[in-house]
Formats: sequence, C-alpha cells, structure tokens
Amino acid sequence: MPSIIPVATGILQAPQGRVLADLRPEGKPWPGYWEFPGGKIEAGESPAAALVRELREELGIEVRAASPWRVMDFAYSQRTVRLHLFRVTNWEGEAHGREGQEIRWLDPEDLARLPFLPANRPIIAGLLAEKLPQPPLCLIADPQRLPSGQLLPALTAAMAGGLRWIVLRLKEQPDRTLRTQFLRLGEVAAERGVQVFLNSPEALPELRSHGLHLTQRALEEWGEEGGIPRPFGVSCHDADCLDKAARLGAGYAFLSPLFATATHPDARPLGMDAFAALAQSSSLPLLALGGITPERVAAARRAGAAGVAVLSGILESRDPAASAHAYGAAWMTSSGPLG
Ligand SMILES: Nc1nc2c([nH]c(=O)n2[C@@H]2O[C@H](COP(=O)(O)OP(=O)(O)OP(=O)(O)O)[C@@H](O)[C@H]2O)c(=O)[nH]1
Ligand SMILES: [Mg+2]
Repeated sequence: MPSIIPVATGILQAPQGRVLADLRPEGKPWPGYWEFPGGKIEAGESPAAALVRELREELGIEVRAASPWRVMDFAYSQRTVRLHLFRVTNWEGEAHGREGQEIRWLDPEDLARLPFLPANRPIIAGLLAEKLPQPPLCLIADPQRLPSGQLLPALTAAMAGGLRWIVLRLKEQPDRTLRTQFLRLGEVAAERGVQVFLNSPEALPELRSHGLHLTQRALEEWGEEGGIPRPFGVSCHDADCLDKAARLGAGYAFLSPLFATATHPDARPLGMDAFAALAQSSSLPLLALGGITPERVAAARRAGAAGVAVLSGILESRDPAASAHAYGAAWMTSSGPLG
C-alpha cells in the first residue's frame, strides 16, 4: 500500500473574514489549482513546526499563534495525503507569494467559486458553515401548510424553542392577512436575531429579509455570470445544481430528499451514501432536507450534513417550541464525519 504523505496547511483569516488562498504554480502537481498555503511535513518534523517553516518559505510570515483544526485524508489517484489543517490566528509580516505564486484574500463564498484542489472542498464548506446561524437548523415556512392564522404563532413558538433560521416560501402573492403576519414575523425575527431568507422578495418587498433562497429551477434561470445578491442559498436535488450554486457564490445549499417524505411522495430519496458522496465533493455546506426527524439528525450529520432543514417536523407539530428544541438538541449532541 502506498504510504500517506503528511502535509501541514494553514488557514489565515483576516478580521473581516477573508481567507488567504494561493495558486499552485506551473511545475508542481495540479498547476492552476488553488490551495491553502503549506507543504509536506519532513521526516521527524511535527505538523506545527512544518506549518511555521512552510508559511515562512511560501509567504514570508512568522506564525505567532495557530491551533490544530482538522486532520483529513484524501486519496488522489497517485497518492494519499493527510492534511493537518491549522487555523493561524496571529502572524508577523505581510503575506506575499514568496515563490512567485499568486495569493488572494477572499470571502469564503469566493473560495467556493475557484478551482481548488479536490481535497479542499469540504474545508471550504466548513468555513462557509461557520457563517450559518447556530444551531444550523432551518425551518421552511410554507404558508400553504397551515391555516393562515396559525403560521405566525407556530413560527414564534419555534423561535422560542431556539430556532434561528427561517426560509419563507411564497408560491403566490400573499393576501392581506398573510402580509400582516409576515411583516410581524420580520419584526419578531429581528428582535430575536433570527435570520429570515425569502424565496421571492418581489412578492413581499416590505419585509426586511436577511437573504435570498432560490429553488433549483430559479438557479437554472441565472446565467453563468451570476450577479445574485448575497447572501443566498439554493434548494438542490443533484450535483449539477450544487456545482452551479457554488460557482455563483452561494453560502449554503439544501440537498433533498434525504429520506422519503409525505410532502413529495414521487421524489426518489437520495439515501445516506449518495448524500455523503455529494457532501464530500461540494464546496458548499449542505443542509439535509426531506424526512428529517430529531432521531435522524445524528445520521444526517455523520453523512456530512452541515445542518438540517425541516418543514412539517416543526410547522405541523402540536408543540413547535418543543420540536424546534428537540432538533437543536439533537444537532448539538451529535458530531460530523471529522468528529
Ligand atoms: N499546500 C497544500 N497542499 C495541499 C492542499 N490540499 C491538498 O490536497 N494538498 C496536497 O498536499 C501535497 C503537498 O503540498 P505542496 O505541493 O504544497 O508541498 P510543498 O509545499 O512541500 O512543495 P514541494 O513539492 O515543492 O516540496 C500536494 O500533493 C497537494 O496536492 C492545500 O490546501 N495546501
Ligand atoms: Mg506548498
């Protein structure tokens, strides 16, 4: 069996959240691909010492503080690398491409738009996941699922149960009653620090939403030049949608249906293995959607979900506060594939 090549890499993040990436030069494997600075750990060298040495050689900086973040193995066709990833929190000197390589400071959404070494995609997804509301539990609020007087009470209860993220799904122009409820929802959400994403801002221009949430079909209508206002996320069902969402600068994607649901009885569930494979190969944090119960949260997270999205599990619950709390607690007490 070929041996594993140990590598130390550093994530440098500026106070505004931008992350340093560098372009692999001609003459190295994978020229023209972006990566995080670092390199091979020498025999007898610790990962931390290798990090300090590599960032000195490649960027001309002196690392003053760094903490281990993740250790990940990735099998390329010729060799397997073990990446020891560090978060570099303090350094001296101005980073520059000391070996002539191009470097850029980029928002995590822009990292996801570049061709990165394939091993790095889950790392970028991890950086984007840090920007999601906590717990990363999103309630899809579909007014067609409840009598109109019950929507706001259900959402307010869910917020009291710890919900911090709502996607409002409007399929048609809301009537007066619903409009009033949505505007009130906006106020309550703002008071509680809850992020509201909207699928069609034009249907409700008065609502101050945090961001935009697109369906797969709506994303397909956007050209490759993008221009979608940020932050935004997309409901995807396949790899093509995830790739396009990343190329256009999305901050997250829903991927569904993970399990069979009563809402979409004809849609074939992805299952855990397909979900896990897509999570491995996408630069976006994926929220598992479709048939997620609190009992299934741990399995979704083990498969690489960066969060879960729920509709009936909270909206149609007799006690939305208790249900929201149960999902949040299930998330907090579970862990992902990297521990
Ligand atoms: N530096 C770095 N290497 C990565 C990343 N992701 C990733 O798969 N690798 C792999 O880790 C291996 C070692 O990285 P490297 O090429 O930077 O090694 P190095 O600085 O010691 O350069 P050298 O080839 O001149 O000795 C490469 O095969 C590369 O494909 C990453 O984000 N940063
Ligand atoms: Mg290197």
